Formats: sequence, structure tokens, C-alpha cells
Amino acid sequence: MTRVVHKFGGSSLSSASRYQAVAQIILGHCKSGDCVVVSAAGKTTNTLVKLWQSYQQQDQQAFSDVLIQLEKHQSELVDELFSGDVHRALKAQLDAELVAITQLAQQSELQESPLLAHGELWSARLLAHYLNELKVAARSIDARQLFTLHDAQLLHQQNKATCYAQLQDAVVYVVTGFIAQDCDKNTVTLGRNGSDYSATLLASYIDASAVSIWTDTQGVYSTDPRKVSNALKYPKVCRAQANLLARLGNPVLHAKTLSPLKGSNIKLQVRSSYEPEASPTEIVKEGYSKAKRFITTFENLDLVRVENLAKGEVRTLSQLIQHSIHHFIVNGEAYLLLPATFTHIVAQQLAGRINIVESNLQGCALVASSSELSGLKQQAEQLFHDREVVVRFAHQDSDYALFLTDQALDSDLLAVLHDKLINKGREIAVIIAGIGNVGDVFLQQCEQQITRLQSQFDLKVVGLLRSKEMVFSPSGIELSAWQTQWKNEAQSYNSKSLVEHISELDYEHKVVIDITASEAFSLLYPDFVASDCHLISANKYAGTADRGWYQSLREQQRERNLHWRYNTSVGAGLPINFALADLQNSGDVITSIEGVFSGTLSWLCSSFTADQKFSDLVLAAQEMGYTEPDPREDLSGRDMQRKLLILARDLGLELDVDDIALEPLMPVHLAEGSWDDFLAKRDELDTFYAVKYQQADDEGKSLRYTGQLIISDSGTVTAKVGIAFAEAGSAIANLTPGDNIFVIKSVWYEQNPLVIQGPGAGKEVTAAGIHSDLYWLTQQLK
Ligand SMILES: Nc1ncnc2c1ncn2[C@@H]1O[C@H](COP(=O)(O)OP(=O)(O)O)[C@@H](O)[C@H]1O
Ligand SMILES: N[C@@H](CC(=O)OP(=O)(O)O)C(=O)O
Repeated sequence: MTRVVHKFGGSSLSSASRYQAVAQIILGHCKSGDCVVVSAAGKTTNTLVKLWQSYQQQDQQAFSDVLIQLEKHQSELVDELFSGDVHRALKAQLDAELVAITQLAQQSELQESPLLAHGELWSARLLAHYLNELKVAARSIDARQLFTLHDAQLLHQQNKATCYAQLQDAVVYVVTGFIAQDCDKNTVTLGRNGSDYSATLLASYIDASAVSIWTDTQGVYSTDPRKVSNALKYPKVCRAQANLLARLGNPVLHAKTLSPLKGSNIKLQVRSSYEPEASPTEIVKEGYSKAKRFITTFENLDLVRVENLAKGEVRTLSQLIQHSIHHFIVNGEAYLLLPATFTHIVAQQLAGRINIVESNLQGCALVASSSELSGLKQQAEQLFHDREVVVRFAHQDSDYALFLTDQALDSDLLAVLHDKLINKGREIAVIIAGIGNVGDVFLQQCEQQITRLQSQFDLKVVGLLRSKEMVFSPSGIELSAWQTQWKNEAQSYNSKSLVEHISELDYEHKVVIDITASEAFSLLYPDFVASDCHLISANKYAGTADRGWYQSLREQQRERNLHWRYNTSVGAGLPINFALADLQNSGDVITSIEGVFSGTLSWLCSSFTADQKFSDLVLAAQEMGYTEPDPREDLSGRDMQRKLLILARDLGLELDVDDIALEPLMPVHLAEGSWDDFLAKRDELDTFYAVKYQQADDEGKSLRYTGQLIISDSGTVTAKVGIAFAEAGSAIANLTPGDNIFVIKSVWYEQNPLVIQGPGAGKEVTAAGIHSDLYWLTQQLK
């Protein structure tokens, strides 16, 4: 049986509702025999540390205040999660433990590690009971029964045998993280943040197939996503870089997390307990992921030089202070970076061998591949210089550069560093779906356009898709020879395999460009977004899908900082979406949009003359390829209705397609039946059109087919698509056959509207419009 270990950190268990959310994740992801490793709820360990410090300082007032704080937090959890007998029993157990802590303190017999262990013990107990309430067979386990150390070394063989023997039942085991015992059964802790390590240790002991570290971010980012909103989530990070980040004190993984996985095939992923469906970061073996760039920050560190640092001494020291200690050698001398609060303890331990080089430093480390590190370091130095940040100490190793500064790097500075150092030269994988008509021209234009983008981005087309076959090459497709590659390598695919391929891509950014007209393909957008893809659509289906689906897609994109551009879905390359966005961004209020958004209907209405039969014109347009294969599709007005909906949604209006009244450009019943049936009744179309045309002419106006959206002062929206009589001399009446036109009225463009007019269809302009979307998308990523 393959088993999985799930670890939930303090951030995942900070409140009763978080326990409930975690229980739901367990229900969805765990089978019996799996293990759940838990940390202390929220910041409980910090509070226990405070309790210990007040005990050591013999500050009784502080001791009792902190104890009350702990009691309050735990009691609230018990009160909110349980009732009846279970509630009573858990409350009594907690009270007894708190009394015991007080008594031990009074008798001066309190010990640090057993005291800190309470955090994890409480979490495991509460979660196991809560799962039982949900009828999940779950049992809490004190990891001190599983993990034994001798001389600070884990007894792996013995522990493995114990784990195998003790974790045999058909239950979900809820195991305390962070704690272990020594051979004399004294409690030992594994270092702050150490539950990640407990999880991977346990996984190696029970030969688990995978470990999931569930935390409060979706994975491992280029920098702390709480500080820099456009930090990049990496789909894959190699073990060496994850390990380095941890050694540099980054909290997302503990320094020793990876050591138990050495030589094993156990998969490790970091994922969000707040957004369990979000794609995780996989921590993969060397060679399975490219080196990424990171910035990790430091606060309140002392830099010390140590004479005659012995092998293993750093480990002992970090065990002593319960924190990872980063160390490095410069000119044969050993340096340690210590959390400033612990320097005195280390100094005591190293009696006389330590020199404080700098104290109370802040700063950051830049992690990158060795080939790009020197260049990035120089740029960072320049940025610090420009911003007058004093670097007190800098150090460069093969795969990271360290900057220790006087002042803390605030979010603004970090964001600038991130933009200049991480965003620059970023990788973008492009997947192009629909390489027919427009797609083919798009690819022809790619060579020149991508070269231009490549000065700023490492952009590669990695996938080309037709409806049933694709070429997919994660290292990039040679565009000048894509047809040959297609001939040799095209393989059939289905939605599932496509989404898998895309989610596997090891790129900082991914873009799916949808040039299909396929509704089925648009239904995959949520999967693409779940795989962290930006979207560019010429396809109108997703933009006009029902409101619930559309808004949830939008929400998903917002949460993940993903962009969606679709300028060509209305008016091909005409910059209508830009104009609407720009007006709104500059504070204007749009009051109406009227226009002709169909090249076909534009051509038909503007070319018609009274001496013609309308159906002859329709057939001529069909012949020239200006219409859909069945021109009734155009005459139905549905395409314009969809486009008007896209524009309405761009104005922030919550409409559905049916909220837009639709009057076709033909008698309604002609939509039924086959094309031949229609041809047999074409006279009816001619009469219909001639009557309307005459009515318009009688009024001195021109018959046009338009879409119209009006937002009244009170906010009432009227939207319709249908026949309109345009005033003589107006822009719509004078429209060049085939052109699209958008007449926008706003507070600023009230009397004399803003008009955008030009070809709204055609391969070249549409393909160029998609390139424009791709260009602006890359600018948004900068
Ligand atoms: N590069 C990074 N990627 C992800 N998270 C990061 C990164 N750097 C710092 N962090 C911080 O790490 C935190 C997760 O670590 P921690 O609070 O110890 O979680 P847990 O309680 O789940 O163990 C995140 O909330 C985030 O603020
Ligand atoms: N509770 C311990 C161990 C731990 O790993 O916690 P977390 O998973 O919340 O980082 C600590 O705070 O150090």
C-alpha cells in the first residue's frame, strides 16, 4: 500500500475554521493508513517560547499573562469545534495540563522542550477528535513514540521499525510534528519550523510515496508573496535550491526537510490549505528543473566570525538555539549568521572563539544559477546604491549572493529588486491553439515579433494545437520549421493529456493563446488557469459564457495574478478594449456604445442598393468567403450579441447574453430548416429587407444592423442588437462596407462621440491584434 504524508503548518491551523478546512482537505485527500503531521496552531510555539522566557526570567506576572493567553486560544478552539462529552473531556484535559505547567513552574521543574511540545500535542489531539466527529477513523500519535535520537542523531533503523510497527491500523494517523525523544525518553525538539522535517522523516520511515506540505501560500515563490504581490509561483523547484533557501532561513521549508528524501523517490510538494485546488510547487530531484531566481529576506541577524569552527558544530549550535544558522567561509574564516536574540547563547557556547563582525543586520540573499549570479549581484549593488541602502557586508557563493544592510528591506524596495532582478529575462512558454486560418498568419508574424520580445523575455512557443493533434515540445519549437516538425511529431491528444502537459511545464510564465472558435476548448480555461496559465483569446465563448462560470474564472485569475487579454474577440485588431479601459482608467464614465461589430453585416448593409435583391448580396458574400459557411449564422445577429456582451462586461456590467435583446436580420422562422430550405424561401428575406430599407429611406435614414448599449444616469442598462435606422451623415450611416465601427459616448465624449472605425475582420489584422495582446501581456508581467 502506498501511503502519503500530509503536513499542516501552524498557519493552516490558526483558528477553528481552519481546523474545519483542514479536516475537509483530509477527507478529500487522505485514505486510511496515511499520516497527517501537524504543527502547533498559529503562533502557539512563539507563545510557549514567551512562557518559557518569562519562567526563566522569573517574571511571574508575565508567566501568568502568557498562560492565560494560551488557555484562551486553546479553549476557543475546543469551544468552537466540539460540544457535549467530547468538549467536556478535552476541556478537562487542557485544564489539567495547564495546571501541571503552573505547578512545575512553581516547583522550578519546568523544562523547555516538554513545554514547547504542548503546541503540537494540542493540535494533533484536536484534529484527530474533530476527524472522529466527522466519522473519519483517525488517531493522534505523539511523535516522541516514533522518533528517537541518540547524541542528537536520529536512530533511523530503530525509528523505521517503530513506525512500521505502530502505524499499522486502518486509520488516518495525526502525528505531532516538531518533537522527538532521546534514549532516556526526554523530549527533544527538531528546531523551529521543524514539522516539515518530521513529515519527510516519517515519509522515509514508512516508505511513503509522497509528502504534501500544506501551508498558507500556494507554493514556493520567487520571493515572499506576502511582501511582493507579483512574486512568481514556481511550478518546480529543484531540491538543491529549496535546500539552499531553507538554509538561508526562508520559512517556506525547514532546513532539514530534504535530507530524509536523499536517494528516495518520495515526491515532495508545497501547496495551499487555503486554496487546495491550486497547483502546487513540486520540489524535484536535480536535473528535473532549471535553476530559478529567488530573493529571500533577513531580519535582526548578527554576523559573527568563529575561530576553529569544528565539523558538526553548526548543527549543535542550531539545535541549541532551535534555529537554522547559515554559515559560510571567506578567506578560510568561518562566518555565522545568527538570529540576534540568540547570539549571547552561541557566544557562551563558543567561549572566546567568536567575534561579532556586524550586529543587528537586515538584508536579503539572491539565489540564482551560478551563470547569472554575478551579473545579478552587480545590478543589486547598483540598486542599493541608487536607493542609498548601506550594504554593510556582501558575500557571493556559487549559487547565492548575500547583502547585509542597516535598514530593513521594505516591501517597496523588495518589489523593485524583484522587478529588476527576478522579472528580467523571465521565461514565458506559449501554447498556440488553432493554427488554421488566423493561427497560420499569427505564426508567420511570430518570427519577427518574438525576436522583438526576446530582448526582454526568454519566450518560447512550446505547443501548437489543432483540434485533435498537437506538437508539444517543452524546450521550444523551431518556428521557421514548424510544418516539418508537425509532419514528423504531431500526436493526438485529449483534454486531460493536454492539461497534464501544460501543468508539467517548468516555466515562470505560461500563456495559452486560443485562436480556435471552439466552445469545447474554451471550457478548458479553468484547467489552464489552475495550471497557472495566462490567457489570450480570439475565441469569444469564454468571454460570453454564463455569468457564474465567467465570474468564477475571473476570480480564479485574480487570485493567481493571471492575466486574460481578448482584444481580438471584438473588432479584430481595432483597439476597442484599450479605448474602453483607458477611458475608465482616466476617470471617464461611459454612457453608451453603439456600433456595427460584424464585418459581414457591415458589408451587407452598407453595400446594399435599392435595385438589388438582398439574398443575391448574401450569396455573393458567401461566395467571397465573407460569411460563415451558413450565412444565417451571421444574419442571426448572435455574433454581434456576444461581442456586445464582451464590451458590456468590460464596463463592469454583470450581464448575460440573454440580457441583450436580439432581432435577427431576417424573418425569425427562416433560421429553421436546412440551407436548401432557406434558399427556397429567399424571397421572404428579400421582401423583409426591402420593406425595412424603404422605411429607413422614407425617413431619410440608412438601414444598418447595430448593437447598442445604453447606461442611464440611474444605472439602468439597455442592450440590444438589431436593425437600426442611422441618421444621414452619421458615422454609422457613412460606414465603409465591411468595416466595424464603435461609437462611444461618455461624460467627456458626450456631444461629439469617440469613434473607432476600421477593418474588424481579416487574417492579418486579427493575427496582429493577437500579437498586440501578447506584447501587452508581457508588459504586464514586467
Ligand atoms: N519564497 C517564498 N515562497 C513562499 N512563501 C514564502 C517565501 N518566502 C517567505 N515565505 C513565507 O513563508 C510562509 C510559510 O511559512 P510558515 O509560516 O512557517 O508556514 P507553516 O506555518 O505552514 O509552516 C508564508 O506565509 C510566506 O509569508
Ligand atoms: N510549531 C513549531 C514547528 C513548526 O514547524 O511550525 P510551522 O509548521 O508552523 O512552521 C514552530 O513554530 O517552530
